[in-house]
Amino acid sequence: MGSVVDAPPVVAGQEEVTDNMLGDKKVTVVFVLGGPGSGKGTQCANIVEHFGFTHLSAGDLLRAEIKSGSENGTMIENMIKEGKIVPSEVTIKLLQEAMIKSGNDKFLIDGFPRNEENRAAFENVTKISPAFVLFFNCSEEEMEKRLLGRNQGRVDDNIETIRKRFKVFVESSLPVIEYYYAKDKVKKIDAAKPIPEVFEDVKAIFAPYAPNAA
Ligand SMILES: Nc1ncnc2c1ncn2[C@@H]1O[C@H](COP(=O)(O)OP(=O)(O)OP(=O)(O)O)[C@@H](O)[C@H]1O
Ligand SMILES: Nc1ccn([C@@H]2O[C@H](COP(=O)(O)O)[C@@H](O)[C@H]2O)c(=O)n1
Repeated sequence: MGSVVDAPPVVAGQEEVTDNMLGDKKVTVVFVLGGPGSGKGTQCANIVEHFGFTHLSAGDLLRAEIKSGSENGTMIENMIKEGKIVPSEVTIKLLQEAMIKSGNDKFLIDGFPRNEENRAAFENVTKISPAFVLFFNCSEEEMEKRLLGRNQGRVDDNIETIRKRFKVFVESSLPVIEYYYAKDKVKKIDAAKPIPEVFEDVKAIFAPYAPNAA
């Protein structure tokens, strides 16, 4: 099997839906991965609206942890400024708490797992494996343009940190996507297209989760 980056995007397909337990509840987890600025958050908002998933962005949870004045705040802030990956136990605890608090049974986990440590620790701690991985594939040139135009005041949306984040994505996150690709769990999306066109492809993948789907 070749590299996931060279493989054609999936437009629609049959998902293997894996049922996993969160407490006494069976849950469905989709990992949403892709380079910084590939459009993960944008498309997750659309999926939430149409398919009733709860969107949990690991980056958003970490940024909220900084704001809350937690004892890990300074460490997290420094890691984000450098584009580095925060230790898994911190991020997994935040994800688990948010999953339980939501009361939902369908989750989009966005920007996680970012490296092999994230992946193995999540599966070991939660015993949850993803139904599939939604992979937003986009060129660095396009992602850089989007991040520099995002204007949300993020400390990591500057050219120096963006380059570091791209390096971390290629060196640490792509191998995680390759891991799931080898298990036939990756749904690859051409994320370079305009937002509505990307969502058409996303919708086809989520069709089995539509409110009226059999
Ligand atoms: N398909 C698209 N075409 C053009 N612009 C897009 C597209 N998708 C998202 N954008 C814009 O690009 C920027 C980054 O998008 P978004 O925040 O969804 O990316 P992300 O993958 O979640 O990024 P990060 O990993 O850094 O959080 C936003 O300003 C968004 O409006
Ligand atoms: N699993 C993760 C996810 C994110 N981070 C840190 O947050 C930064 C921003 O993440 P976004 O998904 O919002 O782009 C990222 O660069 C990391 O520093 C993390 O450590 N672990």
